[in-house]
Amino acid sequence: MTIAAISTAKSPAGIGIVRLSGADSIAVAEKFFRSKSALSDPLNDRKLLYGHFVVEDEIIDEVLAVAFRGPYSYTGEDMVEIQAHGGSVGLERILSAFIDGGCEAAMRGEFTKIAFLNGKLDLTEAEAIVDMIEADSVSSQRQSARQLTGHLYRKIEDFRRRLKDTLAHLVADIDFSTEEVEPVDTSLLENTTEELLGEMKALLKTFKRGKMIQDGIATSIIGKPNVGKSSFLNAILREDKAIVTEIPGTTRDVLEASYSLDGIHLRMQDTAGIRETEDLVEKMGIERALKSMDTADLIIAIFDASRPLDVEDLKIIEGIRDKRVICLLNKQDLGSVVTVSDLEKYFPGAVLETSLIRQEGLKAVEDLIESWFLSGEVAADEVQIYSLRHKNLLSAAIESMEKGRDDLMAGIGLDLAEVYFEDAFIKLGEITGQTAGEEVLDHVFSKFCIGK
Ligand SMILES: Nc1nc2c(c(=O)[nH]1)N(C=O)[C@@H](CNc1ccc(C(=O)N[C@@H](CCC(=O)O)C(=O)O)cc1)CN2
Ligand SMILES: Nc1nc2c(ncn2[C@@H]2O[C@H](COP(=O)(O)OP(=O)(O)OP(=O)(O)O)[C@@H](O)[C@H]2O)c(=O)[nH]1
Ligand SMILES: [Mg+2]
Repeated sequence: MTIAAISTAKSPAGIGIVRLSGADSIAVAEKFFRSKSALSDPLNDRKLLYGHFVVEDEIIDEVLAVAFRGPYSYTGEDMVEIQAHGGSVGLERILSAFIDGGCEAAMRGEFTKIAFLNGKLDLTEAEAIVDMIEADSVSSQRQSARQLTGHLYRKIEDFRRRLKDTLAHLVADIDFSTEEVEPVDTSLLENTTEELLGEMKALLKTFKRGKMIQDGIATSIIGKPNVGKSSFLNAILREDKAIVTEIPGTTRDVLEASYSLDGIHLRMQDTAGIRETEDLVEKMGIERALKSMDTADLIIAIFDASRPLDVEDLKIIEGIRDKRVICLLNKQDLGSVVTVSDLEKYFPGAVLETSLIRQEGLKAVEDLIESWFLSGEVAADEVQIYSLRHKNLLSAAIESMEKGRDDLMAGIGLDLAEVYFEDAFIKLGEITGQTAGEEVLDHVFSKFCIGK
């Protein structure tokens, strides 16, 4: 079967690409591509040829075409690309010609699925392609580019190789122990298992940060009414986004805005001021504020430094003590009665003074966020995970390893330990796709777009 799809966006664009993959790719493309030198000439393999795409004597477009003979192609099969002008109508006409010429319309992710099945890439690399396409910040694009080039794959493969070694020793010991009465010394196995477990746990730990880079940092701006929350949002966005008035209770609904700080994506939520109120609408707004606060990765808690902290401020502080919080003592221009040290006891190193009406103190806020979330840009050789699928499988592998290790240490059931280690091995293989069943593949590739 030969498949065909438009691989570029269906909107006005300089160039658009239609791709074919499968044994008939070159023959089908030849029916429509007219050029000085034939696409089917093996000497033209992977060479960009100039010509015209012609259907029933009508020139559809002036195009470039290239043939990749398998296995040296993206999918590993024979492939052809027609590089035409962008815009949907022309590309659709080229695609219909291929369908009429005997090709099947490709399904979501089908090119990449074929590439995976032909061993061109593993599952983590394939998944990284979708993430790369969807990346909305430099750091998330960088993270997927690293996974796309095999960083995670190599790490998991290393784990699998070591686990396989452990298994081999274990099996040897099991055989041995049936002949001997003496118990087998498993201390060496215990050591290597412990070491591997440590590395697996370290990788698991990178998930939180990796996911934050991938999805952005959910940032919730909270505080009593009128302290300057909306002023903060506007100041940091450098845009008059939220309504600011001197009336307490101005913001009712949650207002969302995105902000990119040196390549990291902050998803900011300005919320209603928190206080006791009888006003129904305001009450609902406050409920939303509390929810935003609960789900946030980062909280910007704002206080009016020109007035003493009151019970409501303290209630807010109580509610966020175990979270990642940056406190702003705002309205410094009015003179301050609350000091940094008053709040430092709750949030050490995280209290800053601002005068948002004068745009003062913003830089320090940005610097602190950067130092928390960007500190030591991931080292070039450090691998991190960001996908929930990988995290769940890695956790499951670790759990099995721990059970196996416990059995080893207890000196009981070497064969039980073997079963657990085998299970961990399979879980790791599901990450890279070596031991992934059809449902896993369907799930992964259904997230792709057509033509990828
Ligand atoms: N025009 C175009 N641009 C594109 C793609 C494409 O398919 N077409 N890609 C599609 O996603 C990405 C590039 N990825 C690719 C990955 C592998 C091969 C390939 O031909 N691999 C062969 C030969 C490798 C080599 O020459 O060393 C192979 O793996 O055997 C091509 C593109 C991004 N840009
Ligand atoms: N003097 C002074 N006034 C400020 C400062 N920051 C904000 N304000 C003023 O305080 C008032 C309330 O500001 P907002 O940004 O609307 O406060 P808020 O926290 O969003 O208030 P609600 O939406 O009602 O909860 C406005 O009149 C602002 O101009 C500041 O640093 N100094
Ligand atoms: Mg507001």
